[in-house]
Amino acid sequence: MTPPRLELTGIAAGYADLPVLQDISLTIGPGEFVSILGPSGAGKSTLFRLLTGALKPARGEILFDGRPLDTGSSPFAFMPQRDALMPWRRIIDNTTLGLEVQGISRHQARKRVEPLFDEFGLSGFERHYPSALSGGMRQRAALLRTVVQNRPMLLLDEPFGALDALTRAGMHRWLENMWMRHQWTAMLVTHDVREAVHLSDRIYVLSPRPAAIIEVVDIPLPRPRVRTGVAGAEAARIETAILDTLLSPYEGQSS
Ligand SMILES: Nc1ncnc2c1ncn2[C@@H]1O[C@H](COP(=O)(O)OP(=O)(O)OP(=O)(O)O)[C@@H](O)[C@H]1O
Repeated sequence: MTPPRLELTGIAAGYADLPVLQDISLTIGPGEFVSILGPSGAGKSTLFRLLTGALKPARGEILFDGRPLDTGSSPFAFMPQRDALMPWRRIIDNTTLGLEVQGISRHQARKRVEPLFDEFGLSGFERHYPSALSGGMRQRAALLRTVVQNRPMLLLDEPFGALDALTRAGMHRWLENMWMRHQWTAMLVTHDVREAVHLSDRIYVLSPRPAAIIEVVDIPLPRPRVRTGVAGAEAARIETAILDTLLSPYEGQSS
């Protein structure tokens, strides 16, 4: 049997005397889009720090393709919360950055990214600087820089958190489309319930810190996901149920 791409079992982690994650267990299969949904400060970014090797777990096991995760030769391409585009580099040279870090020459790296500009809605902007791009375009450039590294799995840390609601909704449709076409294995952390329901095959819902998984929600809705008809009504029902779960620890507290 093929093992999951990523499997976390009984993970606990924190900083000094601050416990952040407790008993986190989850799996992500090849080609799955899985979200970790939790309140601000629950420890979503901390989870990514464990995967990228920036932090060691106090307890538990992380397996990748059935073997202990080797953070030295990371299987992950990571997209951070902010696009982290370098303002002094043209868009094309921002998108080659991950490849250049891997030791590929800028010339070769450009050859690899150039054919992808059209698909990422960035055609004609290759030689512009990041300041000339809209928020959505900047995020697409950051995602291009991430996926072109051709690593086995994508880690997306609230990639659309800074965008306005309309741009964000457009990015959800675009990203789902791209994921369906490329069949990436992806893990998203977010506190946006609608985003998680739109994009995910499965959602792990975190409690407030010290975070544990309080619910696992499979999203069996057809793709591409829509906001209309029976499927749209079912998406709205799932969103409301998840929101109730997320808010339950705060019930009885005055706002
Ligand atoms: N390097 C660090 N040293 C000490 N404490 C930290 C460090 N990084 C994060 N924390 C604390 O750990 C907790 C979890 O932080 P983390 O960034 O993982 O949460 P998050 O769920 O990603 O939050 P947000 O949704 O606001 O980005 C917070 O209380 C934070 O202050």
